[in-house]
Amino acid sequence: MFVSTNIGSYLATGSGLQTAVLNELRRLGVRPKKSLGQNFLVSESVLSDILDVACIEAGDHVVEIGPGLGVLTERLVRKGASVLAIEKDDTFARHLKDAFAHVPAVTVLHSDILMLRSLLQVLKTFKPAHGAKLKVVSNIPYNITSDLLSVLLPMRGALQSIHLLLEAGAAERLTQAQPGDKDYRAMSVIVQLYSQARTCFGVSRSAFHPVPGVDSAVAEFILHDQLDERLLEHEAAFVAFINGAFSMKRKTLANNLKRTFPQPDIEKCFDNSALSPLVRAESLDLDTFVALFGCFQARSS
Ligand SMILES: C[S@@+](CC[C@H](N)C(=O)[O-])C[C@H]1O[C@@H](n2cnc3c(N)ncnc32)[C@H](O)[C@@H]1O
Repeated sequence: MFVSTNIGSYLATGSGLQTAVLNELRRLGVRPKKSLGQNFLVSESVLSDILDVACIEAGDHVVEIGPGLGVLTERLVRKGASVLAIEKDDTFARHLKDAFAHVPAVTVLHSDILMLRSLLQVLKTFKPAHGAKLKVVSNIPYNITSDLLSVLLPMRGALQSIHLLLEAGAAERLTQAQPGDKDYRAMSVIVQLYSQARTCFGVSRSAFHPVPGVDSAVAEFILHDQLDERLLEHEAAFVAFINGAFSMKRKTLANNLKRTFPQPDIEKCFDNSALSPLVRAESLDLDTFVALFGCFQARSS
């Protein structure tokens, strides 16, 4: 047994994961923090299903955000993966460093993933020598979902895929919303820009301790190798354009764009794309946004 924690010894004895998690929390003297979204997985079958959908195999390099007690971390290592485990909580980061101290396949980074300015650099250092891209597999706090995806999705050079346990509604919104749906928003367009997304399976709230108020789902984002070539060199500007287009839900697209573009450009570009002046961002697909953005770019250069 390479892990010296009670979670590890649970694997040896075959007692319940829920009991092992509760015992470990008691041993560490911690109460789960709501502010850090600390709901721990206590379902062996969900852990195993996550490894399956993420196609984890020996030699994979996996980034795990919010490893907590290290339950998923340990399953990843048992599959033969190397894991970069990034944990914000002081107690858990210390616990993970102790628990995996003699496991060379695990690197623990005590950090807030959203404050890590050098994340891309860290990921590049962790990348395997043969150059294969990294997989992200994580049970994250629900409240960082959008911020985290905004950071990870553009990292196609470093990342191959992202599998996240999310609040079920958010997973559905992010992976399934299409133009015209009430849940279609800026993040839906950004997800489509960068990835092929789907909801893999639902997870009952009873699979966690403490039990959260909502069910969860595992969402998958397979990152595109290439960005649409019309956006090369303009990636950040396009994302800002999309956020601007959706900024005021009640306003028309033209009104939302007014703050950034001169009225004649708006009229000309809407005309070029055969768009009504009253159209709303919620009804346009990615391709139309790319064409519209291209027109604004051409007129401003
Ligand atoms: C939902 S719990 C998951 C714990 C563990 N992975 C599991 O499945 O049992 C979320 C974890 O993310 C950590 N966390 C919260 N915000 C974070 C952040 N900004 N950066 C890194 N870790 C964070 C929490 O401390 C907690 O360990």
